[in-house]
Amino acid sequence: MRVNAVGRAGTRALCSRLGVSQCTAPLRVIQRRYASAAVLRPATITPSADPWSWRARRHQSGAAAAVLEQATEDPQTLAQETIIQNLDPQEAARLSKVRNIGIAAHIDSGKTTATERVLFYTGRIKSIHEVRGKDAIGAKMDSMDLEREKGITIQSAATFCDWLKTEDGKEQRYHINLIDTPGHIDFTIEVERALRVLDGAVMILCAVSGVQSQTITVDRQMRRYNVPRISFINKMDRMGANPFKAIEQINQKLRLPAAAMQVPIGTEDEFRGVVDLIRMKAIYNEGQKGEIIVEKDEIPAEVKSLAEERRAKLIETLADVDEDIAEIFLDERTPTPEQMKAAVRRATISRKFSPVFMGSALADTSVQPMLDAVCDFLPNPSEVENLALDRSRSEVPVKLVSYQSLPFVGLAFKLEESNFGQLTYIRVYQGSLKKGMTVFNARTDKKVKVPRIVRMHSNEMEEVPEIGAGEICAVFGVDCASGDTFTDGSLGYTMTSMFVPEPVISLSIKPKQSKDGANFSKAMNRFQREDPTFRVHVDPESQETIISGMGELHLDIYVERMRREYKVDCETGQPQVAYRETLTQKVPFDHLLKKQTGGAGDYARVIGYMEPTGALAENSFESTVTGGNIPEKYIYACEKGFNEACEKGPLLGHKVLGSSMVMQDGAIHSTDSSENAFKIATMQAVRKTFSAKNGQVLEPMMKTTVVAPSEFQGNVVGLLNKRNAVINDSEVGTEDFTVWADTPLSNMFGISSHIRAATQGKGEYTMEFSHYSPVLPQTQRELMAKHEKEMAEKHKK
Ligand SMILES: Nc1nc2c(ncn2[C@@H]2O[C@H](COP(=O)(O)OP(=O)(O)OP(=O)(O)O)[C@@H](O)[C@H]2O)c(=O)[nH]1
Repeated sequence: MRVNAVGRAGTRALCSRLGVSQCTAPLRVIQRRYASAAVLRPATITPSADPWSWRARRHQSGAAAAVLEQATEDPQTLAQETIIQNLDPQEAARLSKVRNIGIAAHIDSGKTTATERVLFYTGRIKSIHEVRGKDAIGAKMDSMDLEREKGITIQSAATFCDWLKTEDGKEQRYHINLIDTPGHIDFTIEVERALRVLDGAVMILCAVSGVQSQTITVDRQMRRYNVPRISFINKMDRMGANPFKAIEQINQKLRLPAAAMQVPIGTEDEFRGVVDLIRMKAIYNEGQKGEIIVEKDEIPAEVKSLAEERRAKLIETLADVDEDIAEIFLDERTPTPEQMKAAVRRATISRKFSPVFMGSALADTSVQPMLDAVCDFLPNPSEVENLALDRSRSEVPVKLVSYQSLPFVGLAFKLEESNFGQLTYIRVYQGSLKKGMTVFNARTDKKVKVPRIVRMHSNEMEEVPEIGAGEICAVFGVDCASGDTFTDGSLGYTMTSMFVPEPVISLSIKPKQSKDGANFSKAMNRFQREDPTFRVHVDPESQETIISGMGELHLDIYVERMRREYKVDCETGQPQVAYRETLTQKVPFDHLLKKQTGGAGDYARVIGYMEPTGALAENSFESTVTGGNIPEKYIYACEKGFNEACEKGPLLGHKVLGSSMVMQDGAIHSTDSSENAFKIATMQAVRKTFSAKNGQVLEPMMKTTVVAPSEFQGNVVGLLNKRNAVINDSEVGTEDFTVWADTPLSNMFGISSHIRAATQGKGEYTMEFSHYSPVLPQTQRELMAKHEKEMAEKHKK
């Protein structure tokens, strides 16, 4: 029996077969209780597809599961486990009140606006300033001028605050480290690195738009780093707000069990509070900025039945994901508020469920209950499993424990250049970091003294002498790269870094005035160090500086920052697509390099074959040469030649993907053979093998989503068709329509202004790398002819 195919009717049938008296229980609950494994397997939740699947898989899943299993059996981990179980009560109490959280969502859902309220209600800022507000000051977390002008977040910003929460009549102080992340896909690395080090997240959704394209990306990122989340449906004051549709979409589109923890009191501009479904109390905001929370036992008559219905739905959803509630449910009892709260916490931390809260950040309504939920339902640092690899014991995985007296282990997850030098953001996983302490970089094995430790509050900082286990801080004067692990030197631990997507777009750039050369290089170095998705290289043939990144906006922002922050005006070339090259079939080669120019000559013969690896992944080189026909040192030279040739492919000079070379035989000359000769011979063999017949140019396909008012549907679809888009799906809502398409990146340059023009500025689009796809034969011929012409011109010069 397929669980997913069976609905309520199936539940009823199953109940009668099992002899369960009343069929109110969800199917999975009954199955879990009565199942014989073969027939009644609970439904599994499949994560959404990942566009960088091969990379992500290597980074995660199977490997992670194996690592976890190994770690569980490791003696050192077992010792650490004992520490967790016998955690010093004081230390346990400290940790139980720490939350490291991120706010992530689709563009413009209100992350920064909500964070501004969080900072205000926790007393971190004295007044509220809006994103694109009339006072022209801008929100605290958007500290960069460009962010304030454009009204978008470009860099994630960290802050911290203390939230006083009333528990059993007593005030409890929670310390929250919070990172506000950008919504635009071009700055996705900021979300990636924040989620790598955070223990929990608030996923914000717009009450009108629900799950949007970037929500799906953020969902994938949260799954990649196993981050538990609560959901917050913002913009409840907007016309057409429908939180229950958004909840349905979390369940359906993200395949994440979710249920409302609140129902709204009043709709759209009448929205004035929420009913807490666990305690069945009405919560209102009063005061000029909603700073006073008023709780009432009386639930307004017009929402009473909705509240009861949604409470029942919450219990039913919890019964699906939590054993204790399932038992209570089957016994036809009603769980107590305490039992419900405990179940929501368990299910959220184990990532089986996301509790959904709602409010309006802009209208200062119902943000505080979301803060309470962060403390109630997201894990503290000791409840999150973090692993390191012990290099001193063949990379055995060990669990890290957020325990102050253990040796220090931290991960540098973000670098930023400041007026006082390089600022490195560190998540302390174990032990503590003290000012003046010497730490070891696991990658470089160098030790470095930590002269200053600060806690960041957007662009301001507060100096501290020490930072405890499980917290986030920034340090000055520590030279390192993003993703480096630091220890106190007594442990050989290293941690896995975050996932860095490959850039898809590049353009040539140079300063307009040659006197700006020094500042130009300085800026390039800085941006590259700070942002692993921004790459810079000099083309060896044209000597042009080429910058690559995640999209047009990404590169535009850096060109603009160069002008503002370094006073360098730049000239840029046309954006270029980062094509890839691959082989279509197995091709044998037998190539001889023989040059006699007087004196020592060059001689190398290489024999073997090249073939596609089957996946558009990394290239591979293998040697099966026997009998010393090519000596070992020349084989290394061949491998080097192969790798170099793959860096600059034979067809267009773009990287080669998914190709393997097997060297089977060869020949040497007693005096004329050299490492260089074998390297060059191999490079020539690659070039020969990649003839137009055997080589295939690949182009990046972009997953594109356009949302616009329904009256512009024809315009948008026409525009996409003109750009050779493959339309995968579309949905017409009450006011807006959404279209999902795969589009070749080469046809999408300048699309933002065209979409604006086609929708009177009301349409919005997102574009994200999806996969590589072969270009049409005619396009390949044109691209190769253009490349040949450019090469010929360069050589003439
Ligand atoms: N009506 C309404 N508008 C809101 C609400 N919250 C935010 N906004 C508006 O939505 C726009 C985007 O808000 P931001 O806070 O910048 O959104 P964001 O998610 O941080 O944006 P990015 O980081 O650039 O993706 C601004 O114009 C806000 O004033 C809300 O609760 N109701």
